[in-house]
Amino acid sequence: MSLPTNHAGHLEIGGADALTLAADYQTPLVVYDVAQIRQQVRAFQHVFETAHVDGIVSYASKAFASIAMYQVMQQLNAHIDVVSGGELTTAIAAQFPMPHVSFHGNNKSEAELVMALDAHVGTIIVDNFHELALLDHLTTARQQPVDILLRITPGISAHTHEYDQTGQVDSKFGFDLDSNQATAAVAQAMQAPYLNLRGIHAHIGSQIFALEGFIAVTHKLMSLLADWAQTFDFTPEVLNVGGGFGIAYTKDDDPLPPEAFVQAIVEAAKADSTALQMSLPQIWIEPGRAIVGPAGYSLYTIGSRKDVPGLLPYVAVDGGMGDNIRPALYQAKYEAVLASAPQAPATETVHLVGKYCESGDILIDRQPLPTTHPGDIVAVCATGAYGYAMASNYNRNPRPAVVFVENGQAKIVVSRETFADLIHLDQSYL
Ligand SMILES: Cc1ncc(COP(=O)(O)O)c(C=O)c1O
Ligand SMILES: N[C@@H](CCCC[NH3+])C(=O)O
Repeated sequence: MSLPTNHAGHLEIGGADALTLAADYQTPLVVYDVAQIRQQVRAFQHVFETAHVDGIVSYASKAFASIAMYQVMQQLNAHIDVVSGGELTTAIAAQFPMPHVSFHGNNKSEAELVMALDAHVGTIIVDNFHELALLDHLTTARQQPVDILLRITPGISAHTHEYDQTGQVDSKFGFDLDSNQATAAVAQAMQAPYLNLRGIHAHIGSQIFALEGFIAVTHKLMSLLADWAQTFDFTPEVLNVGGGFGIAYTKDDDPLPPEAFVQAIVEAAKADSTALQMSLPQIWIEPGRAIVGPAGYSLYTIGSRKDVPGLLPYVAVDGGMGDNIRPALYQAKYEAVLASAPQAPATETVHLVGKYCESGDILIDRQPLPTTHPGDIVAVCATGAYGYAMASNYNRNPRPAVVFVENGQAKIVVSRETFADLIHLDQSYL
């Protein structure tokens, strides 16, 4: 990974010195290079523009949701998807335009659906019959129309970690195709007086490197839209192919540029539109990881070290599985550099571990590093997606602060949790 350095040879993030960021805001610290986020969203939008296709980039905000992040997405005229009342509340607090919000989830509660209707969320992506009936009931009682898409399970298995697969038949998400659940759902939606069915959604999984699955899902969804248009009084308006475009975490990862996935989707949809004699619906993509993953860094301070003769040393940092569960949960691989000298040659290979009371709290199992000392700052790269978003207070450790950096200017966008925050919800039992 070639990382930007400044005149002092230090790691630079968004034009700011990583050591200065660590000194100013303490560690563990999550830092985003905002220009990189903007550039990726624009690159996706550019694919649609150059293909003269009506396309929407809808940021899958589960990858990292905060008021500031939603504000940046609004500036870029991107849409967002939310998957909980909490993400929706954050988007409302950011004054994100509600017509540009889609609401996902396999078990949205009645309270969450009411919240979405109160907020006039643009699209509800309906996942199952329970939700369809509930939403029909709520919208009828309120006499409030709402746009919906139906999420279907396309029966396409993506080559990725088992926990990152969502498109296979045996999945908790979406209406099954083979057992005709999807067709039954269309029929039910068409009957519902206040549900305006605009199209279809599928998401095959996450951290996917191959184009094939996206091409296959596009063909499948286009032919389903054509079937629905023939069978029902339905005009296909939206083709939402989800997200999942893979990124590089280590030198061994060699992903396609994320735009290549969109290019392939657009070409497949255009070809089908001609073959099926159906006008091209608006194409929506929902990338999360590709937008924020590579733009994020986790800065840690090195503390203790354990050397055992004949074994790799353990070098411990002041964070770990509480701010990045991905290595423990998915065996995810990362790379780290010494922030003061990212280009310095390695002198040893270490286990870079966290401070949590778990043997599995290993951020990077084998990390080559120059000689390090307590107090040194290490940066783990590409932690922007599903890092802070999946952070916990395990061992009652406060979650880190999050900083956005652009043109060398840093701004705290999520404050560091304090010990007082941690006990705030506790009640005495005495
Ligand atoms: C419905 C849906 N859309 C989009 C995404 C975003 O995926 P990724 O962050 O891999 O782009 C997910 C997460 O896997 C998802 O479940
Ligand atoms: N949290 C997963 C991806 C998100 C899956 C969402 N459907 C990861 O970190 O890889």
